Amino acid sequence: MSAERAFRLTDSTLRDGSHAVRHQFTTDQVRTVVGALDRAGVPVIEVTHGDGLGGSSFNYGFSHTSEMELLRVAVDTATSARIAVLFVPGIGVKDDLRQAADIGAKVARIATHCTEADIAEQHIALAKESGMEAVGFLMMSHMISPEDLVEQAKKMESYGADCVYVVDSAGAMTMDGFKARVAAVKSAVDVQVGVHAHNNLSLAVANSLAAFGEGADQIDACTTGLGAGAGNCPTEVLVATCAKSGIETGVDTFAMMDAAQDAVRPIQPEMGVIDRDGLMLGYAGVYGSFLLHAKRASQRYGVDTRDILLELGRRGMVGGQEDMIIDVALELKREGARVR
Ligand SMILES: C[C@H](O)CC(=O)C(=O)O
Ligand SMILES: [Mn+2]
Repeated sequence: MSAERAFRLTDSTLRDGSHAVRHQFTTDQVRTVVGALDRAGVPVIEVTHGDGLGGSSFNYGFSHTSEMELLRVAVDTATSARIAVLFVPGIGVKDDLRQAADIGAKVARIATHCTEADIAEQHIALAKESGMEAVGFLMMSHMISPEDLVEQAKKMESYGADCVYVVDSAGAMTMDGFKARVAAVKSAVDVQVGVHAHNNLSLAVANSLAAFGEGADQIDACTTGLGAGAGNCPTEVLVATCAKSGIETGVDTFAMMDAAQDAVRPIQPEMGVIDRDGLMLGYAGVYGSFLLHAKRASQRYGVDTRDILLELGRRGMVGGQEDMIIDVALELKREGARVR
């Protein structure tokens, strides 16, 4: 790991963390969290419904407050941080991106399943036309080989992405798998490479640092780890670990600890523990945001959450297939048998 290199940190508490609070963030909470992160020197702060612009819906969960209103508060509060949005083609529409740019979002992260980069072409182009930095975000990257991921990353690069992300949505990758994907993408593209890690196997910080060692230029984290599943790479832990390792983040370690303790812990519904269901996400390779849906189906149909998650992993379910969680729970209930 080089002491001279630095990476750009994106804090996604107010987007990935939206899953953990069932999309109930308020304007006051956004003001408090953005203020604390901005004071700490976090360069990019993402604010959107957990499933991206337009995510507030029956399928993904309704937001407490419109994300455009939250975005406005974030832009008004930040003094130096740039505000980012997440956009999943099909969940959001082009007007959402335009509106976000008008409000003042500076970074658009266009997310697709790792085999579907081609659906991002027009949205990456629109983000650039609207004056935003465009980031390609390849979700569930554990599901394909490094070679196949490279093909998808190159597509995003060819559409104009300024950075391409390897995203461990299921927190399912061990260090070797994560490093192999980052190294392969890094050597194949001329744009920046970013990483987004979930902590279901307790490897998010280690994986992020390993990715940095392979050349990652941008790293995502969430304060206190607040995020889908068992949470994300915790920002304050990543920042402190980098400070000890001589890696430049530009973030003040003490101020970041304060942001975690004083701004985010008070709104955290549960501690980010890796309980049996969170662990099962990483073990079975299941999309982090499926956790709360699976828990609900478990309560409703009397089937162990782990059995539902294991079966979802076996079937290779991906984001957008949330409705299948109920089908799987019902099937398991009908079978009356465990699938382990
Ligand atoms: C829409 C997802 O929640 C994006 C994400 O954070 C991931 O895939 O992980
Ligand atoms: Mn995530």
